[in-house]
Amino acid sequence: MSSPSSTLRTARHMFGIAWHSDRASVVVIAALAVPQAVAIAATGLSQRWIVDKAHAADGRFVPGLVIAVALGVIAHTALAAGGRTRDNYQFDVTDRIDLSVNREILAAASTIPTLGHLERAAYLDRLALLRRHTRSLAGSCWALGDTVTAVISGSLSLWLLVGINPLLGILAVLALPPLWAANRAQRRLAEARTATAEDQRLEEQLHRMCIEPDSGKEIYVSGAGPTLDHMADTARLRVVTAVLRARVGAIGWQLLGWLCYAAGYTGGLILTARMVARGEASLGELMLVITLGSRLRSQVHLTVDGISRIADAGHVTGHYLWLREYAQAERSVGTLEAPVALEHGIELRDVEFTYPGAAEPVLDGVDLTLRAGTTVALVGANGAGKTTLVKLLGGMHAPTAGTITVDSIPLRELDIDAWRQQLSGAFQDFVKFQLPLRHTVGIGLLSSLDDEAAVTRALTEAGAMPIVEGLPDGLDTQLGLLYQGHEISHGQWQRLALARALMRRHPLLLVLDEPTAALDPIAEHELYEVFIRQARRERGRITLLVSHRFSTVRNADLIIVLDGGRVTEQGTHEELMAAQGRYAALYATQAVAYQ
Ligand SMILES: Nc1ncnc2c1ncn2[C@@H]1O[C@H](COP(=O)(O)OP(=O)(O)OP(=O)(O)O)[C@@H](O)[C@H]1O
Repeated sequence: MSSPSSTLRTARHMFGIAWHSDRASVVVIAALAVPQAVAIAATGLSQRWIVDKAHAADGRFVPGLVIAVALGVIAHTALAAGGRTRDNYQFDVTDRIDLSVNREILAAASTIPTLGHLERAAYLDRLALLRRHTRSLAGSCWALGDTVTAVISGSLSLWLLVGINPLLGILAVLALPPLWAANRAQRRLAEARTATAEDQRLEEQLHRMCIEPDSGKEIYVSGAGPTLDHMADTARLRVVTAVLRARVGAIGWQLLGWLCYAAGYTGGLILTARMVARGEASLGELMLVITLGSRLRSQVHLTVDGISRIADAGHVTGHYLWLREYAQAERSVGTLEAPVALEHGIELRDVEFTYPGAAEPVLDGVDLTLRAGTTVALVGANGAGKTTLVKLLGGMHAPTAGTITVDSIPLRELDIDAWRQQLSGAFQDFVKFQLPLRHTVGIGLLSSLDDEAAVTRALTEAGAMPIVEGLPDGLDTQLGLLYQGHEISHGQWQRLALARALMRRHPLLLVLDEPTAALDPIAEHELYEVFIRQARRERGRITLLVSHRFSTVRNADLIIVLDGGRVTEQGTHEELMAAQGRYAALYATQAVAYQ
């Protein structure tokens, strides 16, 4: 839950979005709030005057009666038609604010240069809660306005009631328990939602896995569907139970609050009826107490509702501000331009890295020199830290100790966006962009998205032209089944991912992190040979290959063996074979297997 001042700040920000998107609608909403604020009091007054004037007229025509009736008609129209019109406008503008807020969230989340917010469960929970409740954030500016309108409306009613008997002012005090109860209910509900955020994500993900083609296949074969479904249902049940418990508890407290008010209202009616009997109040005044006393309940309800919506928005505001502040804090402080071509290379000195929240470092004491114009191969068992090292080189995480320098400039001093624009990479967990083929590949370099020559060159280098030739509409073939496109094999998708990585013509660092795992060893070997030859031609770049197949990387200029986050061996294939260490042993084992 955020502080009232930050909730106010967010509400002001939302109002700013509304104002910029549709001023006319905002003016209509604000203008209609004024008659809404006075309409209930006017209805009460009109009824009081109608009863008193009709009583006094004794069958004669009294002009005051006409005025009282006219006031009642106007007030009723303002309340019914005005309210509906205002709701419709608010709904429409809230939709637009919601869209802007969603865009802001996506922009903030996607421009954070590091990966922490996408890898830590606590951060993912906050993002999921934020995405799910943007509407209450968007509506926070109206919630404030609605609350102020309800408070003015309620105060006018109270003023009229107190004018009849000051004791009726107690009704305002009795309206406080329902207010308190609603606030408490909202808090408990928000706590229940936060406590079960991980279960909500789990349930969504398990159900999504069951209906997505990639995961669905494995689930179908293993017969794990019912078990996963059961796990999802159990997670859902935990969420529903926690929320229901919070709601039931809230209803109990709210009921108690409303009972207090109902007792006060009944007391107020008895008090006024006795005053009428004693001649201390008119029948019209009794009418006013009946009308406004019962309406005061709904006015308090509207105030409570407004406050609940503000409290709800306040809770989401906490996540919203966190994301903005986190994005700000994680923003790269580096300002230096990345070099156009590498002169010396990239150096890692005593680099250590521990994932946030983890107890042990994943990389420890890593000392490496990746010379410009060379091909470097990174090998090691699963979990050795290869991908983590790649992430550090891409600036997706900062080392927890030690330094990485690019041509002697510390990586953290480089403008991270400029650095990323000089990188290119293909990874084992590639994305299947279900787009027309030319865009599936062209997206690797947005400035050349529609450059047919560039796309064709990248496809040729990745050995993917046969895929294009086999498709009905060539480069324009829509890929994937999501949009009734043409499905291709996993290995073919991977070739396209590789072509995407090759869209950038002269990257300073080309990372190929097992992007060929779905290809057969001969195809992988051929491709890596192409990359190694290319890398030797271009002096200003480094090509970093990650692979488990030692035979494919043997021609690299430098082979680095990572073991448990430490560099245990490094050198050329010949040097490492001569050293007769772990590399030589593993190479020999794989070579025998291939023979
Ligand atoms: N996002 C993360 N948060 C916390 N720990 C992580 C994260 N990613 C990886 N790790 C830890 O870091 C270790 C190294 O992982 P990494 O992915 O770098 O290994 P790798 O050598 O690339 O493995 P593989 O060959 O299986 O791809 C893993 O054992 C894992 O425990």
